[in-house]
Amino acid sequence: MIALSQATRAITRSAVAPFFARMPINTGRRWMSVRPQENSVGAGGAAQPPRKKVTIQRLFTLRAQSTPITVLTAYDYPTAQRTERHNVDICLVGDSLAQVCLGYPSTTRLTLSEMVHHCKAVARGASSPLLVADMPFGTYPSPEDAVRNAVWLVQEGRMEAVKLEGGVEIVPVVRALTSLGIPTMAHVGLLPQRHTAFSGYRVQGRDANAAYAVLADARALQAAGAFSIVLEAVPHALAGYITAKLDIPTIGIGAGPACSGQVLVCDDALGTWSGHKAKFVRRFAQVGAHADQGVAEYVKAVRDRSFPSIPQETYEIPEDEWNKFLELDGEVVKAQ
Ligand SMILES: Nc1nc(=O)c2c([nH]1)NC[C@@H]1CN(c3ccc(C(=O)N[C@@H](CCC(=O)O)C(=O)O)cc3)CN21
Ligand SMILES: CC(C)C(=O)C(=O)O
Repeated sequence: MIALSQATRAITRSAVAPFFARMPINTGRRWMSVRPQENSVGAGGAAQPPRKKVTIQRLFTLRAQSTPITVLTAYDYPTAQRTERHNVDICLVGDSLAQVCLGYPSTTRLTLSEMVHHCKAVARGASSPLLVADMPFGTYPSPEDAVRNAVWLVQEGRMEAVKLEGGVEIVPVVRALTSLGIPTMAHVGLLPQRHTAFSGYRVQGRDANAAYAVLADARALQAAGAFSIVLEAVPHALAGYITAKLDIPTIGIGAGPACSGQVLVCDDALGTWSGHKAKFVRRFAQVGAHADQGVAEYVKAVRDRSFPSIPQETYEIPEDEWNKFLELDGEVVKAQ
């Protein structure tokens, strides 16, 4: 392999995660040749050079260089295009899709076929970021089921890696996936798919034993071959400690700045989600308020007949054609 980072070397040498050494690491710039326009035009309309494909090896290099890894969710084609244009490293089709895009009360309601449908749209919009999909609740009860369902996300959904919530108890599942070459991201700490069992969405690892359990989960998942691990809603000191102790990149959400990277739900970051706002959310734009204003103005303009305007927003027919048309329908055409 070419130019391996320290971290990657540590992992490829390790007997517990040998699949990295055999992974096809450069899948190339798919589709760039057929649609350079859409993906190489920046937000301001300026042409940008085509992006290089983000590989797992690249994530390890970013970690080794202490360059934060950027992860953003996307559930549709236009959002995926945005992750492509803005050099997002990982585009995550998170199961938060259930709540922020499909209106379910929790992620446990999302089905695999719904997830696959959105994965396909995302894969059409982004090819350079690493494409990761959440395995929905209930789709990884055993290694066999997990492999079958992950293969569906890869083959039908066009995803490159999967993410699973859980700790030591899902080690056999993660081992099965990774040993077959399905890159797997782990997710520990607050596990939204288990909110009912946990009686809500609560910060995890706040006492010594609970913190130690999160560390043990993270270590076990790394040993099972996970290429990265999401740390959700854990004290920032614990996230920093885990990040320092692991060889794989950690991606934090409500886990502080010491993680190897950060993830947010796109609708939280852009302000299109009007539901609950967790403490860890920062709104980088107010798209929802802007969109509401736009809808209100459209409705008003239709009702007061200021939209559409004939000179600006309609089409003309030549006058002689119009007269012929009237004759065809038996109307008397006035002499010119
Ligand atoms: N819009 C959105 N953003 C998300 O980050 C997200 C979803 N939806 N849906 C799926 C899960 C659910 N997530 C959640 C949901 C609620 C909290 C929350 O309310 N946390 C409390 C912690 C309170 C405590 O224990 O002290 C908070 O106030 O931050 C956190 C993550 C993360 N995911
Ligand atoms: C916020 C991320 C980590 C997630 O799991 C989701 O989008 O569901």
